[in-house]
Amino acid sequence: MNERDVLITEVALRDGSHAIAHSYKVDQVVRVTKALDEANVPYIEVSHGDGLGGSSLQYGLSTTNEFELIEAAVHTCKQSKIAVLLLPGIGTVKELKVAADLGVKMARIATHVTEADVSKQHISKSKELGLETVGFLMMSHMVPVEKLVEQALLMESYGADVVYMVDSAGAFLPHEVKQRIAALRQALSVEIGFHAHNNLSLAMANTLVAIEEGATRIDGSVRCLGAGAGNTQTEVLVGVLERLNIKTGIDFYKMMDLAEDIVAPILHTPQEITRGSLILGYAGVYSSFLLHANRAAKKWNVDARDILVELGKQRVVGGQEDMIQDVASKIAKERAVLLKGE
Ligand SMILES: C[C@H](O)CC(=O)C(=O)O
Ligand SMILES: [Mn+2]
Repeated sequence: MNERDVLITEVALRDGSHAIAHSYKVDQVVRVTKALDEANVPYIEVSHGDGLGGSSLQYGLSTTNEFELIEAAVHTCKQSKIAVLLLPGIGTVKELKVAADLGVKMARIATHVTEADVSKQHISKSKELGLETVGFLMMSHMVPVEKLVEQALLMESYGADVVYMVDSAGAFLPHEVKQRIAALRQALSVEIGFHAHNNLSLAMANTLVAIEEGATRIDGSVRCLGAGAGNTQTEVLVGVLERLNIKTGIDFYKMMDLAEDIVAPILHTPQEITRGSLILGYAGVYSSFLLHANRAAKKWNVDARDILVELGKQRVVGGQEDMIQDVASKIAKERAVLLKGE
């Protein structure tokens, strides 16, 4: 069952960390990894939601040290490869080396879509450590096609084996994905990947378009356990691709069973497109900002949607989480001034 047209990376144990406030425990990771391994999922990403080294007051403290989770996942797998995410500046080459020593096989080096140059050192180090290396261009919706291609070519030139277009905000429309993946396919020699978020309910449609245009690496999160409204739902994607005769090598029934029996109980609330996640996609805001915005809304007694729309207007990007509190307090103060004037 190892013939695969598309290689899926399951991201619930990394992107999903945002949705459950980085509270993964070893026994949860072992149960999910074991089931994914038995379902023959090729890659499973395990890290803090913001990648290696993400555990902090700014991004959210992890309940369990991510290296304990990674080690447990590596030891659980018989065939799946464990991947990690690293954002240069949050994680360092030191953490990358620890991950490689623990038996991780793939590193995904993520930068904002205009900052691919920042990935050079980490991509080189990852290759040197013998890891399959992915360049991960976040918030790709924020730039025109030409810029995206330019940045992807940089990552390819640094030695990335795969370059991903990442729809961090779940803001892309299908025709935009089509145009961009086609342009990437034409310009690059390496494989192209696509990572979606379902904030506008377009993750599946966008993923299918990406595959049609030549993307061969696709991310999914089982039960949509990812930031915002989650990612392309892996078990659904496996079924849809089977109907399309596109081979993933993944056991469809096993995926359905693990989604229902193992992953659903981990969710704090079922993943759905709430008004908060819908606004993320609409305003083009980083999906992992949702929990932070909800908390700030509560603290300042303002509408989380107003915060997210303002963050979208200000084109705030990952790493600027401190802006969320600033924006919320500004909205609260403006409202107080208005009320006083009435
Ligand atoms: C650090 C981010 O959560 C990476 C990601 O999954 C995205 O940009 O989307
Ligand atoms: Mn994501």
